[in-house]
Amino acid sequence: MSSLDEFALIRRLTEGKQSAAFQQASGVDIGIGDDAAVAYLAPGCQLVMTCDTMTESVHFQPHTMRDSDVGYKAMAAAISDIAAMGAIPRYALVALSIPQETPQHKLEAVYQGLYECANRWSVVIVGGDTTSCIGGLTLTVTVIGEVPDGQALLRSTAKTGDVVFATGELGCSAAGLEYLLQQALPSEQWPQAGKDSAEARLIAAHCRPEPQIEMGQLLQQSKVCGALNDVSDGLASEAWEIAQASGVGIDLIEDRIPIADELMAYAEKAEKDPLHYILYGGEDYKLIGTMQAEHAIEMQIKFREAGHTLYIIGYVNAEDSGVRLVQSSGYVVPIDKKGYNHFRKD
Ligand SMILES: Nc1ncnc2c1ncn2[C@@H]1O[C@H](COP(=O)(O)OP(=O)(O)O)[C@@H](O)[C@H]1O
Ligand SMILES: Cc1ncc(C[n+]2csc(CCOP(=O)(O)OP(=O)(O)O)c2C)c(N)n1
Ligand SMILES: [Mg+2]
Ligand SMILES: [Mg+2]
Ligand SMILES: [Mg+2]
Repeated sequence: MSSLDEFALIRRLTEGKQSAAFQQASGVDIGIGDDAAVAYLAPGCQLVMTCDTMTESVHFQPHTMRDSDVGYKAMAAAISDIAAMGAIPRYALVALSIPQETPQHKLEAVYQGLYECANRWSVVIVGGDTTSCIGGLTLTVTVIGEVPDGQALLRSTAKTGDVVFATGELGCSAAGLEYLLQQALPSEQWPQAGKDSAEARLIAAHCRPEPQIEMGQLLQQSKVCGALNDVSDGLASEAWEIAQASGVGIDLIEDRIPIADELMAYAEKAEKDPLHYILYGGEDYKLIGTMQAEHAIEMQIKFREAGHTLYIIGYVNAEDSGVRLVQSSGYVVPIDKKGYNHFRKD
C-alpha cells in the first residue's frame, strides 16, 4: 500500500467522481463524508435493499479479471438483485477490505470500474467503509433501490400454467471463466474482441455482466410476471429457488433453451455439453422467471421493441416434481439442485 493514509485514500478514490448535480437530482441530501448518507424517499415507493461480496480467489484471480472488472462486476452483481425485484437501483455503499501490500493504482482501477458501472445505471455511490485485511482484497457492495408500493417481483409467486422465461443467453460466463483459468494468461494477452471474438465474448460475459434493469422494469410494469430471480448460481439452482419458494414444479424444455454461438463453439472444442454451463455455471446475471402464458407473445413483442429478447424456455406445473428437463428426445429427467455453492462442492 502507498504512503496515503486511510482518509486520504478514501478521498482519492471517491472525490469528484459523480457530480453534485447528479447526486442532488438523485435525491441525495448528504453523500460521502459524514457518519452516514441521507437521501429522500420517493413518495409511494418502497425501499429495496441488497448486498453482495466479491473476494479474491473465490470470485476473482489476477488472470480471470482485470482490476477495473473487479469493481465493475461487484457493482453489477449487486445491482442485478435489484433488477430481479423489478426495482430501480438508486444508491450504493462500497465496503472495501484491502491487504496491506496492495498498490494504490490497483485500487484506483477497481474504483474506475465501480463508478463506470454505477454511472451506467445511474446509481449514486453515497458511502462505504475501508479497512485493511489479512488475506485477499474483498469488496461488498450494498445497493438500495425503489419500487412502487407492493409491486416488487418475488421468487414465491410462480403459478401453475405460467411459462418460464429467460431474458438472455446463459452459460457464457462459466465458459469464459473455464477458458481464463485454463489459459492462465495476463490480461494483456487475452483474446481481443473482433479478432478472436468467440473467446473475447465469453470473457466479456464473465468480466462485465449487464444487470437486466430495463428488462426487470418491463416485467414489473406488465403486471403479468409471476416469479423473478437473477442467475448468479446457474439456471438449475435459480429455477429450484423459484419452484421451492412457490410450491410448484418447473419443466425446462431443452430445445427452447437458447445457446449463444460463442458458447456452442467453445463447448464443441472442449467436447462438453453446452447445457452443463447453462444449468450449473452461474454468474450470468440474466433474469429468469415466470409469467401468464396468454401474455407471453405480447411480452416478447414488448421486449423486441425495446431491443431485447425474451426467451420462453419452459412451463410451471402443479406437481411437486422439482425442476425437470424435457429432453429433445422427449424423455423427462430430473435436474439436480446444484450450481455454485460456497460450502458444498459437488
Ligand atoms: N449473512 C447474511 N445475513 C443475513 N441475510 C443474509 C446473509 N446472507 C444472505 N442473506 C440473505 O439470504 C437471501 C439469499 O441470499 P443469496 O443466496 O446471496 O441471494 P442472491 O443469490 O440473490 O444474491 C437474501 O435475502 C439475502 O439478503
Ligand atoms: C477464480 C474464480 N473461481 C470460481 C468462480 C466461480 N464462482 C464464484 S462465486 C460464483 C457464484 C456467484 O457468487 P455468489 O457469491 O454466490 O453470489 P450470489 O449468489 O450471492 O449473488 C461462481 C460461479 C469465479 N468467479 N472465479
Ligand atoms: Mg447474494
Ligand atoms: Mg439474486
Ligand atoms: Mg450464490
